[in-house]
Formats: sequence, C-alpha cells, structure tokens
Amino acid sequence: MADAPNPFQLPNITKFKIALCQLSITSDKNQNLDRASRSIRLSVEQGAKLLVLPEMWNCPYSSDYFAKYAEDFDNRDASPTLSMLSEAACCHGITIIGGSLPEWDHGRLYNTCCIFGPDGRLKAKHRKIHLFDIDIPGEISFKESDTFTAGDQPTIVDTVGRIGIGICHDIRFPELAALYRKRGVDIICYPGAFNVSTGELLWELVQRARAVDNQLFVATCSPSRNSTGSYTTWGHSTLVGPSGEIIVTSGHEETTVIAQIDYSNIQLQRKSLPLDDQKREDIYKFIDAHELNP
Ligand SMILES: O=C(O)CCC(=O)C(=O)O
Repeated sequence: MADAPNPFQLPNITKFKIALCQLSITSDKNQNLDRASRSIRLSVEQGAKLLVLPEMWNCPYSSDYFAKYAEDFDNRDASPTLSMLSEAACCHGITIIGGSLPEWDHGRLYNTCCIFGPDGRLKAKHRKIHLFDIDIPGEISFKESDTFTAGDQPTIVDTVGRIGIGICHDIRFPELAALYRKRGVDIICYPGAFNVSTGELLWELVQRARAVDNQLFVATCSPSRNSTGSYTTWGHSTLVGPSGEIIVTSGHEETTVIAQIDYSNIQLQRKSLPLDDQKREDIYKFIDAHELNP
C-alpha cells in the first residue's frame, strides 16, 4: 500500500510570498513575543509562506540584556520564544526564519537564528559566525565578542527552495555568500540590526552586492528604529533579486513587508549572464600562489 501523503512535504515551490517582519523591540519580552505573533498572523493573512524576523527581536540589542533574555533551546519548557515560533510555524504551515535570539548553551552565549519548518520542527540553528566588534571613536563602539561566542558553521535549510542563513555582520563577508552559492542556495536570509552609523552607507550596498555577485535572492529583516536605547538601528528591511535589483524595502518604522519571490528569475539571470562559467579560477589561483611565493 502506498504511503499516505505527508501534509508537510513541500512541493517544489518556485513562486511564493515572503514576509519581512520589521518589529519594534521593547524591554518587555512578553510584549515582544506578542508583537511577533501578531506580525506573523498578519503575514499569513497576506499569503506569505516564508517569514523572516529581525536580529535580537525578543530582547533589546545591548550587551546589558543578552544574558538576561537568553533561553536554553534544548529545554523547551524554559524557552517561551522557541515554543511560540514552533507553534506559529506548525499552526500556519509556514517556514519561519526566526530572526536571532540570545541562546544559552553549556554556559556560553550565542547569537542564534532558529529555523522552523511548516511542521513546527526546528530545522536548523545558525549561530552568528562573524561577531560585530567596532570602535569608531565618537560615533559607535560595540563589542559582541565580549558577550557572545562565535558560531563555526554555515547553515543551509531546504524548505521553500534552498535557504542560506547569515546574521547581520555575516553579510559583510562575501566568502560565506559565495559558499552558499556553490551549494545551490536560492536565497540568503540575513536577520540584521545594522546601526545608523554604518547602515546609511552600507546596508543596501552589501545586500545588493551579495545578491549580484552570486545571482540569487537576498532578504534582510531588521528591528524598527528606536532612538531611545543605547543602539539605534537602521531598519530598512529589504528583498533584493538576483540581478541586484531592490524588489521591496521599508523605512525604519515598525511594519510587515510582503513581496513575491520567483526563483525562475535566478535561472534567467544566470543564463543571460553566466558568471559561473566566466569565472577564471585558474587566474585567481595563479595570483594567490604568486603573491605568496613571488
Ligand atoms: O557590519 C556592520 O556595520 C553592522 C553589523 C551589526 O550591526 C551587527 O552585526 O549586529
């Protein structure tokens, strides 16, 4: 007898709606969870199948809060945030790229993105690989590495297409995006919380660069701006297409952005401009070897 169809088996979806939930974050964790639930519901009502939440959305983005708000993901009873995400993914039959959250694991803190599939199961965890340490005197000083331990794995999940994950500062490193491209990723999702100092000049630039270099989709989701805290986020959650075009972007206020993704544009773009075939690894290798050994 044939197996019963699995209701959670995803057909090969190439066209679907994505939602970027740009949330306002407060110091009240329950309120943050309620806001996220509301935005998830709103996204589903508008037909979204893939949802992205911001970096650090259950907790203010400040070293003073990370440890206090962190949850042990292996102990679901002690992790209201993961329970909510899992229930929402399952009840609505959607994939949630769960932004990022402070995670406790064996006495260490990580900045972690949890990805839930439409059956509500945790499909993967991405721990931020490149921690954000910056010191521009008089402008911004922040040192994630004082608090967090860096992750050491790239993360790819297969749900609505093949999805690569990075968190905020991870977007600055083209090597990670190129690795995802090599492994057949269709879209890279970067929950992020760029700040007003680096955001204006670079946020859009790095997203479009990662998309156009690799001819794939890039989606970002940020918290909305809160100018009263110690860290002022830039906002501007965005979806970029495989030729570097901005499909949709937001301002810095709280909002839910919905957009249509069509993966067939990736193949179109790669066919008309076959960058992969045009690459000259022979020359890059030669230059590398020559510079090391002139
Ligand atoms: O790379 C940047 O300029 C900002 C990165 C950032 O805000 C973060 O990683 O949280």
